[in-house]
Amino acid sequence: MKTKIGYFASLEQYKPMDALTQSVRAESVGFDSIWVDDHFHPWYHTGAQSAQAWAWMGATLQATKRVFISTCITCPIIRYNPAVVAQTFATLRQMYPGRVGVAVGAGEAMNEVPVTGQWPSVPERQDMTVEAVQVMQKLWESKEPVTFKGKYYTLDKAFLYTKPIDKVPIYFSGMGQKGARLAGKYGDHLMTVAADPATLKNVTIPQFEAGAREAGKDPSKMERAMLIWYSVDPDYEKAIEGLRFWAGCLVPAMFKYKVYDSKEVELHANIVGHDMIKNNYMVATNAEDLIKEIKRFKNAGITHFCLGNSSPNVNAGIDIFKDVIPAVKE
Ligand SMILES: C[C@H](OP(=O)(O)OC[C@@H](O)[C@@H](O)[C@@H](O)CN1c2cc(O)ccc2Cc2c1[nH]c(=O)[nH]c2=O)C(=O)N[C@@H](CCC(=O)N[C@@H](CCC(=O)O)C(=O)O)C(=O)O
Ligand SMILES: CCCCCC(=O)CC
Repeated sequence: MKTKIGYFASLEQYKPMDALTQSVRAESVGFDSIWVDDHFHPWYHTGAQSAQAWAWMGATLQATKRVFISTCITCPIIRYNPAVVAQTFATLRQMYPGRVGVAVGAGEAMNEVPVTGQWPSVPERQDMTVEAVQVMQKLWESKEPVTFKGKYYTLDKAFLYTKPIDKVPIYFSGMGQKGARLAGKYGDHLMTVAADPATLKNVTIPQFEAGAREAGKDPSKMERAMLIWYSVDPDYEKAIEGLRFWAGCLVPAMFKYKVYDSKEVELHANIVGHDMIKNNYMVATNAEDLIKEIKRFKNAGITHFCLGNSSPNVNAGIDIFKDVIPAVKE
């Protein structure tokens, strides 16, 4: 499978019009795809944004000509009703056939709790995600109104009048072992986040492949996409500090406990040390560093990269990929 290089245009970190401008630039540099976070509250407070991902996707699909665009990721189970998620992505895929995808996952407290007060356990949210995907697929595919009574969702003669022209690919997020297995079983492709390459190679991807085989699918035809942030600057220490915005994602407590106040996340993010940042994200002073890092994950089995640009000079962080993309696609 050919390696694809995607640009993660963060609506938590950048104003929506700036993220759109970055995406147009990324397309011209040669990126294959654009990915966008789907958040209500952001992973940092100071200077943060949090625009609505689907509204942004419509504008960015129109402003670009070629790139595939997907969320990374949408949680279709609590603040969103999965039927409305299906309607949204059917609309976009009819308008831009071949160019629209959706990634799904079991959610984060910061996006669900502030607007619903609800935060079920991980296993329940995973179960809800599986059912939500079934609801979405039924609505996309059915030529008749759909009546469905699931454990979590109900459809009563629901019919999508605006259908996608071609199939909307679902990237299913699996960060843990069970999540990865569900991704193989119920998704079209894997979405995950950066982890130790050995864990990706020996745990996450094998679980994903096992899930795919359980469902009778050929895993070699399914992408393994991964979100990772990078920062490039000639000054190495400055490049590390560029990633401070995303340091909260490195604090396990943010996932274990119901943390949904961005100011609280920022307090934790600000005490994460440089070692932890450089061990988990891609810190580079030049194109060669980035090429080496991407190859490390490519060797672990990742086929589609969603690269979040947190470089001090954002445009330089895009333009450097003129040199990186040809080298990592070899
Ligand atoms: C928590 C893990 O669950 P998993 O289903 O594998 O992954 C969850 C993620 O997919 C979501 O949180 C996802 O919504 C996060 N996310 C995101 C994910 C991604 O791959 C790329 C980009 C994004 C960006 C993004 C996200 N979410 C959004 O809403 N918006 C976004 O833009 C996990 O670890 N699962 C384990 C099981 C863990 C478990 O059950 N733990 C128990 C406790 C166990 C113990 O303490 O002993 C529990 O918490 O109850 C697994 O094996 O699946
Ligand atoms: C470990 C990182 C999980 C993804 C966090 C996120 O929501 C990024 C947009």
